[in-house]
Amino acid sequence: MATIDSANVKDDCQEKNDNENSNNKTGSSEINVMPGKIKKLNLKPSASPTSFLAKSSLLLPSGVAQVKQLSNISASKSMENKSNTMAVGSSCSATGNPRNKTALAPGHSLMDWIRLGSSNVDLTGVGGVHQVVTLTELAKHNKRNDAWLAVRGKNPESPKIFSDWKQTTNTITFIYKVTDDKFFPNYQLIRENNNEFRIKINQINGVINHEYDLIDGVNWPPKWKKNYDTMEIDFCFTKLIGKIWKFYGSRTIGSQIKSTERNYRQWQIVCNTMLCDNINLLVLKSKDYMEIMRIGRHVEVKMNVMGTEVSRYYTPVPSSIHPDDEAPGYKPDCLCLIVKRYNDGALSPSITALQQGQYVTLSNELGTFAIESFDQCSIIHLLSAGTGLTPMLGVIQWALCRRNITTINLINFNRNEKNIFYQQQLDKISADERLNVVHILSEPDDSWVGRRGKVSDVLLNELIGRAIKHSCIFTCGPIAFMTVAREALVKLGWTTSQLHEFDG
Ligand SMILES: Cc1cc2nc3c(=O)[nH]c(=O)nc-3n(C[C@H](O)[C@H](O)[C@H](O)COP(=O)(O)OP(=O)(O)OC[C@H]3O[C@@H](n4cnc5c(N)ncnc54)[C@H](O)[C@@H]3O)c2cc1C
Repeated sequence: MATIDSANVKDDCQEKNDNENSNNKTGSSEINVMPGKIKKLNLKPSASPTSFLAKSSLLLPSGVAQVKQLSNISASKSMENKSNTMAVGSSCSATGNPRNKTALAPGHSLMDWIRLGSSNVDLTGVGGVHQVVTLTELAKHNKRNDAWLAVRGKNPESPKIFSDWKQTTNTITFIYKVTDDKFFPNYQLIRENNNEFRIKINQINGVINHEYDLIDGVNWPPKWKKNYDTMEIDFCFTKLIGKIWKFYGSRTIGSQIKSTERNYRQWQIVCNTMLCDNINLLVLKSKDYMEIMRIGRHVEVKMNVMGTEVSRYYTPVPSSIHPDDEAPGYKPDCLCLIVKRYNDGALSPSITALQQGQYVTLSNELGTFAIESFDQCSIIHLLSAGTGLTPMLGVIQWALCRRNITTINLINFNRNEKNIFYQQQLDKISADERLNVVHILSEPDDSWVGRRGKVSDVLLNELIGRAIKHSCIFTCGPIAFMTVAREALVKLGWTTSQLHEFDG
């Protein structure tokens, strides 16, 4: 019986040149893994990739593979008979390519594989349970009715992730880059111990897992850096012992179907600071875990309030929008939330009262907003009211990193001076002449010299004007504010594809 499955590969990095100063680079790999149930192929560290090539046609350059397993599974007879006769031996390429290909038996086509794939038969043969498969093990399954294949291939639905690594005496950095997709994935890092950690890459179509087993220990958490222009993210670990490694160790690659289930973790309060009258900045951290969330996404926060579980959504904000003003106590594995306290609210009074060391439950990243959908826009208007500024902070940070963006126009509405938060930070980053910030207060003190008023047709006509190409507008605030803004902007000719409303 033939079955097809996605692959997991344990790839062993190649030996590194012992040149300390060069940030050596080898062992890069490009992976392309089909979402689906998982098998693992474990390439033993002892052999070099080229020795595998000589021994086995199953070898995958740079240690990357997809596994096809042909095994004994109980399936419907008709399907079994059909698939038994589908694969009929293999042949070397006429061009001398050592990769063998398996021809389909006469009378069978790709459609048979597709039908088989969607037949609900357990094609993995192991019920989709993860399994490490060594090359030796793989080689044993070479019978007509028990054949496993490692297949190098490309799944067009899954964007390619390029990964690389480099080192100095004291650090080791793992670099990830999406090469054929404009959407940044969400990255989750889970630490097992000093040597072992996992990077989970959550893409639109599926999840890729990289499990690292390093040859030596590293400190947690790694520093990380995102580059929105190159679509790269770096995770830089400091080594426990500062010396050049011959290689980093080994890595197992797997994939899984994207789950819509929410995962919850306990997060500890690192710091809770009042930003203004009724708004707090919370810095939180979870043990052996970090998640690099995407702009404009939110989390669900759950707390037990007087015996009842209450949950609300909050939007993680960057740890700083100006390098001088990093959130207090922030480390790279932390998450920052800005929460407004409503005295009659069910949850916000409890969250804003949390003390350092106390715990709160947070979900993983939620939402579908993709900032990259607006990457053709060179002019960005941001309309925020109150804590509606929270999603805008990430957008501003993203926009300032993008060279094609010429104008970022933030119009920030509040009741009075006491309600404005991040004013100094915004002033500092306004040194970049592309960013223009206007604070508008509806009930200011007499001393306020800035603009006064509420969102209206007249105001938006003056500050934003009529719709133009390659421009977009993001809005976030209370419902009444959003309604007035939407109606005014539609009157000014802005289309729905140019407008995005954040919930908040
Ligand atoms: C996707 C999403 C992201 C969000 N991100 C943030 C964030 O980053 N920071 C943040 O502080 N809040 C955010 N919110 C709002 C947050 O989820 C809660 O609604 C808010 O904290 C109030 O919760 P509560 O339980 O204290 O009040 P509730 O018990 O829900 O409401 C009590 C009273 O508070 C007032 N109130 C509640 N919410 C608002 C509001 N938005 N505007 C005006 N008055 C209100 C009303 O008077 C209401 O009667 C977000 C909401 C969504 C849907």
